Amino acid sequence: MNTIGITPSDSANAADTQPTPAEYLARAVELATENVRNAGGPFGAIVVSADGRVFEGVNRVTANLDPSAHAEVTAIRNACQGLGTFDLTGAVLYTSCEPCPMCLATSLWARVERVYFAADREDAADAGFDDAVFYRYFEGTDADRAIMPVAQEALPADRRVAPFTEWSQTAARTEY
Ligand SMILES: Nc1nc2[nH]cnc2c(=O)[nH]1
Repeated sequence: MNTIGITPSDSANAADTQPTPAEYLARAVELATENVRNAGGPFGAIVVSADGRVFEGVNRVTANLDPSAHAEVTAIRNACQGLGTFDLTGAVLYTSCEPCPMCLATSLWARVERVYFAADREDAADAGFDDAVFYRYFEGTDADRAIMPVAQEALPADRRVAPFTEWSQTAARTEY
C-alpha cells in the first residue's frame, strides 16, 4: 500500500490504480493541515518520482529555524535523499499551495517535470503569507523590488569569473 492508502490489486492493471492528481493533492492538503497541529506552517507536498515512489514533505521553517524549509523544498530534499540523486527528471510535485518563487526555482533545479497545486498565492496571502508579494518582486516593477535591492558590484573581470574558470578547467566536475 502506498502512503495515500491505495493498493494496486495486481501488476496487470497497476496503471489503472495509480492515484489521480486530485488524490495526491488531497493527501498534500491533509499533510498541511496535520502539520499545523505539529507546530509547522500550513503547507504540505508530495513528490512522485518517475518510477512511482512517493516522498512527502511539510513546512518546517519555524520548527527548524530554516527559511528554506518550505513543504515543497522538504519534499524535494526527501526525494533526492531517498533516491540518491539531485536530478528528479520525470518526477511530479503535488503541493497544498501554489509554490512560492523559491519552491518553483528549486523544482526547476531538481528538473521536476510537472507541478500541481491546490490553494493559490492569494489564498496564502489571506492567511498572512508573503507568496504573492514575492511573486511581484520578480514579475513587478522596481518599486516592488525596493524591499530587497540587488546590485552587481564592479570587480576586475578575471577575479569575477575566477570560480567559473576553475569549474570549466576541472575535468572531474559533476554538472547539474
Ligand atoms: N507553497 C508554499 N508557500 C509558502 N509560504 C510560506 N511557506 C510556504 C510553503 O511551505 N509552501
